[in-house]
Amino acid sequence: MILKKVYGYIPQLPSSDCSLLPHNHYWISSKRIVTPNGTISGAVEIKEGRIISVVAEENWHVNSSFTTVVNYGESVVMPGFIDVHAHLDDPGRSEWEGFPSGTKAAAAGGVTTLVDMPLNSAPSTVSEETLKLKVQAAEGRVYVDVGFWGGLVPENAENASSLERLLNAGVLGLKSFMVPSGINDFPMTTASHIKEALPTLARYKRPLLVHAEVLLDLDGKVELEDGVENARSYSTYLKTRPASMEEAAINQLITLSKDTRAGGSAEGAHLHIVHLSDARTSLNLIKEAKQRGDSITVETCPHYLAFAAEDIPDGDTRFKCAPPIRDAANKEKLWDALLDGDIDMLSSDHSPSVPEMKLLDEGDFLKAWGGISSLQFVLPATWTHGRKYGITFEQLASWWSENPAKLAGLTTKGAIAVGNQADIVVWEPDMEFDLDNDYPVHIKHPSISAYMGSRLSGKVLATFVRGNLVYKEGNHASQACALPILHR
Ligand SMILES: NC(=O)N[C@H]1NC(=O)NC1=O
Ligand SMILES: [Zn+2]
Ligand SMILES: [Zn+2]
Repeated sequence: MILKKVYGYIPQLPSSDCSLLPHNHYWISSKRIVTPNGTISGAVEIKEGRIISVVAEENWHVNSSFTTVVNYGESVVMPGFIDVHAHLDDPGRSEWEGFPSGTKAAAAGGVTTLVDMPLNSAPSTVSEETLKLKVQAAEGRVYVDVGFWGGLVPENAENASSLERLLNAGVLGLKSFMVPSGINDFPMTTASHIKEALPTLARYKRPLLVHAEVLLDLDGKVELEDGVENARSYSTYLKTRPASMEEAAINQLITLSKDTRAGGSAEGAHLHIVHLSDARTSLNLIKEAKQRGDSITVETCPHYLAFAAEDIPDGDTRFKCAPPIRDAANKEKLWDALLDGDIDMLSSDHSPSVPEMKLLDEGDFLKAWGGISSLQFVLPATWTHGRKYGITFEQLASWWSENPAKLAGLTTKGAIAVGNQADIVVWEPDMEFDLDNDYPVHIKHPSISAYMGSRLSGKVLATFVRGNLVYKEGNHASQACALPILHR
């Protein structure tokens, strides 16, 4: 994994509008604080947005009559989740999501930082100029910190100076698609575009995230004679995007990732495969590349760990995404790989649209928008499904905070540790809730989320961003005081 320095803006001091706890200096105490050295009973001291001490109970001596202490009892205090893969669609398609609604949903779900994808907004973030539009749209409108990936598209892949301007302007890294993205101003890249861009990324020490599917000749393999009725079946959609599409893309990528090894022509660059669904051959290819010393990581998403293709009802296009959700045996293998450390991290791939584009009435899996809406639910979804496999709080913190922070180069985030920004989630693992119409959902279009209607455990009680209590039991701070993060 690569490490480098990222500088955000100077933290603002909390005001009563920015924080539901208007104190500059306070302690959070709990019997379960998840730190890089294990889970402790003790307290975290926060001053001006930073963590300034982490103390075990037996060593903690404060005179509480002079000190603000927020005691969370046995609730879990963890580093805030860092979601390196979210589409907030702002500017230009804020009717799909938007910075205010998306970051409120993040805060309500314990996500304290997210890195916004360069596509689904309009225009796509593929140049210095379009990044400026993103930052302008985010300023004063985000409730959690937001960094930005830039898009690698053929136009800038073939033009090193335009790519350098985009990197100099502060994107945390780049993202590209090896299949059509579904967005007109975000064309796909081939392996040769990626090869061309890697030496530039190496010089800037920033990662390339890749949507790893390629088009294959599937003629004769997909039978759609039944027409409309058939398109309502998830298995029809699954046949159009078989695991071999992921496998073929990853085969191409691991040829390129050789260059990232020590002494290689792209040493310092890093390849990151987003939203892996195929837990069979694709996963082995990635594992072997890692063993050979390539700088390569991989993420999967809660929907691949929570759902199985066999269970998706006919016509329920809330579950349509790419790559698709595969069979239950594949899901078990994804869990094995996550638990074994072969999958490095998790992300939401929150990719909403307006409800009309989900075609919920027709239920046509081939025509509906592909994308799962999940941003607010990633913590309880991971926990609810993971606790059956005995996952620990430390594992959750490594998949959702520590490893994502490393990928995005966020050196002062991702752990409850002295010197870090005070980005913290407090949650209750045994508290269950129904995602029904009475539940306060903050994503713009709750009706299109695949999680609505389910019962989950793991309720977020409070979320702190840079020491500001931005969310507490259903309420948000009145002002959006979190910050755009730029690589400086
Ligand atoms: N454009 C876009 O968000 N595509 C995303 N949706 C999805 O399901 N997979 C993707 O890559
Ligand atoms: Zn994708
Ligand atoms: Zn995506």
